[in-house]
Amino acid sequence: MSSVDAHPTIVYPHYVRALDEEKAQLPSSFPREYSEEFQHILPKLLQRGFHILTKLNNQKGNLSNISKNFVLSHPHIHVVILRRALDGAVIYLAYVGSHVQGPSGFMHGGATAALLDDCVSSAVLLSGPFAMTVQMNVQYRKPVPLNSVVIVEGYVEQTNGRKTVAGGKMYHPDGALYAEATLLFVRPRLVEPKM
Ligand SMILES: CCCCCCCC/C=C\CCCCCCCC(=O)SCCNC(=O)CCNC(=O)[C@H](O)C(C)(C)COP(=O)(O)OP(=O)(O)OC[C@H]1O[C@@H](n2cnc3c(N)ncnc32)[C@H](O)[C@@H]1OP(=O)(O)O
Repeated sequence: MSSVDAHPTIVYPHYVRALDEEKAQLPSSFPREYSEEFQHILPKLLQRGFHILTKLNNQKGNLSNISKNFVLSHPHIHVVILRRALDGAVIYLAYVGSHVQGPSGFMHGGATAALLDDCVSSAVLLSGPFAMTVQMNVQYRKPVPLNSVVIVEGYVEQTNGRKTVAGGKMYHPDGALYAEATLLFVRPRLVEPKM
């Protein structure tokens, strides 16, 4: 039984199936130099208790809904998703390419927010019932260089009825903080996910 199966309330059965079907691999589309960087970072994340869920680029079959995800299907953002069963924290180990630009040479703040939202949403969705972001506050601490690897971490802070407060951080692999966010999720009265 996978850690996700332990949460029967999850309303994304195709994600759960996907977790069983997909094996931990780096997407073949990763630029070679970043694949090497990822291979260097991954063992440290595994040591912290995270395990790789899946590659999400080039999905097929019942992953097709996930493949429409704006962040995870972006041609210039490559993501490997990891999760820690102990507390449900999720990491997106991501390579940010050249076409995600805001200020010259740096990542667009909206893209930073989208990556944070997506990662934190994954932590929320994989740990409980369907919920949607209704509020997000992002603190931008340092500009994120294009063509670089970032680590995004998402975690649930507390759930109270239909509301969940969650947080996220984006940082350089050396630990320098790029951005952090606090989010509020609400489980809709009627749950009809079509993702
Ligand atoms: C292959 C392996 C797989 C690996 C695993 C990967 C898994 C994951 C993969 C990929 C995941 C990535 C997924 C990406 C997702 C990204 C996240 C988004 O972008 S979400 C889109 C943007 N958000 C919206 O569009 C919401 C729009 N809002 C709404 O539709 C409604 O507000 C809704 C349905 C959420 C709630 O409406 P109501 O009618 O059900 O609920 P009411 O009664 O209004 O509110 C309930 C409580 O929440 C508070 N509330 C509602 N909105 C609030 C707000 N904005 N601020 C503060 N409080 C709010 C209310 O005051 C109320 O509180 P009181 O119960 O009275 O205490």
